[in-house]
Amino acid sequence: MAEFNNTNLADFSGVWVFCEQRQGELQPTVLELISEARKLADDMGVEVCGLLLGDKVEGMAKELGAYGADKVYVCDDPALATYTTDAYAKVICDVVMEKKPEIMLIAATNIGRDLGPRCAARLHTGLTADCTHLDVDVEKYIAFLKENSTLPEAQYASINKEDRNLKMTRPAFGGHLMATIICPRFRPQMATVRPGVLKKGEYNEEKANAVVVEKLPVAISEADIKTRVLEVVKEAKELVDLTGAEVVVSVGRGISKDVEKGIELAKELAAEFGGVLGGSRAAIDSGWLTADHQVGQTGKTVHPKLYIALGISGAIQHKAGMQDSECIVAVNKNDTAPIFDVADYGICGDLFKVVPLMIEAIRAAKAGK
Ligand SMILES: Cc1cc2nc3c(=O)[nH]c(=O)nc-3n(C[C@H](O)[C@H](O)[C@H](O)COP(=O)(O)OP(=O)(O)OC[C@H]3O[C@@H](n4cnc5c(N)ncnc54)[C@H](O)[C@@H]3O)c2cc1C
Repeated sequence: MAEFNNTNLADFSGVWVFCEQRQGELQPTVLELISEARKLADDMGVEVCGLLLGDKVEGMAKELGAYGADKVYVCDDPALATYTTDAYAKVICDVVMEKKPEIMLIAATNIGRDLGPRCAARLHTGLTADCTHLDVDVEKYIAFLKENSTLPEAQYASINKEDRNLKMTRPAFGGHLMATIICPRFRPQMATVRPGVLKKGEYNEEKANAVVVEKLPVAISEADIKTRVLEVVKEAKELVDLTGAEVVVSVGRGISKDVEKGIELAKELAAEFGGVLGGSRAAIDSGWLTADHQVGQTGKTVHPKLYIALGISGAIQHKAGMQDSECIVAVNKNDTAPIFDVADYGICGDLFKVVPLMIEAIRAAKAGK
């Protein structure tokens, strides 16, 4: 492996996003990352670059541009058609060593969680896994710029890069506190980010047309890849799309006295809004719903237009996955349940009595009564 000095922070520039695609389909969470990278890069006055690996994937660059990428590096090779840890880690590390980005963001998907730590270890840098918030520490940097405003711009922009660390925030100690972590001595600063926590920006056709695409040579041989993908078997079961839903109705342990009825009521209520069914971890651990329904720190992060929590106490780990919803309605028979702290509308009562009344009222409203 080539010599790579990543302690000279001034050599590194730009916010990069690993643009995960599977079978030629860009993962939706990548657009959330590109949108966030744009904000960070604007604060720092640098470029946003997408790093796209695959076979004949160049066509995706336009969409990345539309959400904020200035440039997309494309590594096209049949050996990259399907993800393998060896091939992807090698190609990414080669490119990073050559181009030296300051920040590298990867979605915390199954692939991202595999790839991120492998690259970070090879590049001898730090990685904060499963982040829920990102920020750049620009205060000290801006103060420095003001004090040194007589310096030529190019000079001061590189001098003080050690004072603009990426602040990577993630839940710690079972979600009881949020830890903000920095990587002050090595570059790139790497983070994997939970899908669904960052908001995708607006599509911009002008930016889509302006994106610069640079194809990079791929130096990969069979000897570099120790595994071979024989077949890709897609999950046949239909999973609930919690992150994309506009309305989520979730059930918790509060349905325990009649689980079947509780789920039926929640589904009926969700159907009135064209929404989907979610659940607390208690509902999943009890085997009432499958794991793809779980909302929260170890489940999905959702921010629908409407989130209805039925018989959910509002533990910190549950709130971590839903408190950014636009409107929260909670039904709980205990008026001190913490879910009411984040609810816009709280109904204190037995969900088995309240939900049928809600459904009736919605139907009456729809019928114009
Ligand atoms: C590391 C870690 C990660 C975790 N990740 C997650 C996660 O991703 N998602 C998650 O949800 N949890 C998670 N948890 C678990 C979390 O701490 C709580 O245990 C869980 O959220 C509780 O689920 P619940 O609110 O359904 O159950 P409970 O806390 O038991 O609450 C049930 C609620 O129902 C109400 N109720 C009972 N009967 C009725 C009725 N008939 N009508 C109306 N209300 C009624 C009760 O008043 C009560 O408030 C995690 C925990 C840890 C330690």
